[in-house]
Amino acid sequence: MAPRNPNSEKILDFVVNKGNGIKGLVDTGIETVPDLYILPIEERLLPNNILPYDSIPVIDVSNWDDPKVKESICDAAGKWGFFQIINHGVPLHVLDAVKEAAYRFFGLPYEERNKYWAGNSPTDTVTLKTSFVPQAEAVLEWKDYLSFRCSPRDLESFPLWPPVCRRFADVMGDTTVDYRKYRLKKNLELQNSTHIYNCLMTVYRDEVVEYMESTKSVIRKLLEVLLEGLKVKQIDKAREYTLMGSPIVNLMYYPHCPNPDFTAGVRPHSDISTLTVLLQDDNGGLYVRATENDSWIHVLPINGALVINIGDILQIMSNDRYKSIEHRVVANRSKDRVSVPIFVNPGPDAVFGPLPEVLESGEQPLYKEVVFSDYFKYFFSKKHDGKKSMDFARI
Ligand SMILES: COc1cc(/C=C/C(=O)SCCNC(=O)CCNC(=O)[C@H](O)C(C)(C)COP(=O)(O)OP(=O)(O)OC[C@H]2O[C@@H](n3cnc4c(N)ncnc43)[C@H](O)[C@@H]2OP(=O)(O)O)ccc1O
Ligand SMILES: O=C(O)CCC(=O)C(=O)O
Ligand SMILES: [Fe+2]
Repeated sequence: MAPRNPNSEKILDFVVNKGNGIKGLVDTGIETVPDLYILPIEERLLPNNILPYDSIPVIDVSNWDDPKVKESICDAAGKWGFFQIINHGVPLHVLDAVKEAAYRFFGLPYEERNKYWAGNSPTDTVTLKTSFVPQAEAVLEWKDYLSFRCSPRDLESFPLWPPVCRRFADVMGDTTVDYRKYRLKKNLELQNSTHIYNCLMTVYRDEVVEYMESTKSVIRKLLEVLLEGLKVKQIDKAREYTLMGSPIVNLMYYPHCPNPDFTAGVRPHSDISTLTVLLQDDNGGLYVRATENDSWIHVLPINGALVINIGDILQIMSNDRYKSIEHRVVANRSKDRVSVPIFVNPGPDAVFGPLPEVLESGEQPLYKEVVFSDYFKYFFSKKHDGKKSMDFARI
């Protein structure tokens, strides 16, 4: 990596080493995007490369047993790698609560956020980070995120997860207030007010766990349908561990950006999960690679919908029948964006490769068997780099 200029070094120190995150930098009132965040032109998402009339499929899953629903899911997984589901049964209030929890966490003062900064956190299961792998990135990503490991064993560390006051409206004696509008108006006062934190210490970890728990049956159903499409009759305990042994829930925060066209919220990448369930807010900004050259499709926010994407692991297990498609995020000029992905990952020591059911008719495997923690470490050893992680498993 080429040496950085002194100003970029200073910003890197503030954002990464001191743990202020990009949120801290935006709070200083910057009016332009610093060099450290400016992408070379060839890496930017240009308006000409966006396909304005295309969209990923939207599937109504109110009846999971309907063969047409199953077919739509498997078709979308093979053709698009991305789709949205509606009528999935996860209550709207659970979705809204976890998004609000993300806004609340990132609205905390530096001292409170910094308690969970990687290296400071009281538990390995919760870490606050910025960008992706800052030490390997010449240009950083415009995002901070609080990451929760959510396997059943990880949930034992629940008491160490961050407390934050939950219902500002109650504290202020107004239960009808819209939290987000309220937050914008009151942001400064709230940040300076330790009184409020002391007033009502409930826990926002509740929202993360509730979201994870309410979504579990949707994840299970999706995996059953997708594996049935690969001729797998039943998901036994061992397969369950390989498919969904160590989920990770992230609260992603993309603060408003003076010029989002110059920088990346998240660079083009594919997820390494089996699948990812993503809840986004209504600001938009997620783009999925289309089949045509360098074209991208915007994922339109739909209230109450969950965005589902196939990850590398399921592409590998299906021997390329299902596709793990590249996607990227662009921040917003005036609004802070949040999203909440659940990365449905194999257990760390699970070994995965193309499924025997897929290869039974003599098809050649395109991938070797890999241990998930090795794949994960490889993914986190370099910047987001399109679909390069899959080379780790390719024969
Ligand atoms: C974009 O697409 C994505 C993204 C992601 C993930 C996004 C994130 O934001 S994660 C960022 C925050 N977390 C981390 O950076 C740490 C992640 N590291 C790990 O999960 C693990 O360290 C590992 C890479 C999987 C390797 O684990 P291992 O080799 O077993 O060794 P240790 O790290 O020393 O583990 C100690 C101990 O804990 C157990 N353990 C580790 N990880 C997990 C886990 N994820 N779930 C449950 N348990 C875990 C480990 O087994 C050890 O236990 P022992 O009993 O053996 O001591 C994701 C997906 C995308 O698509
Ligand atoms: O924030 C989003 O919409 C997507 C984030 C994402 O792709 C990721 O974290 O892997
Ligand atoms: Fe992703």
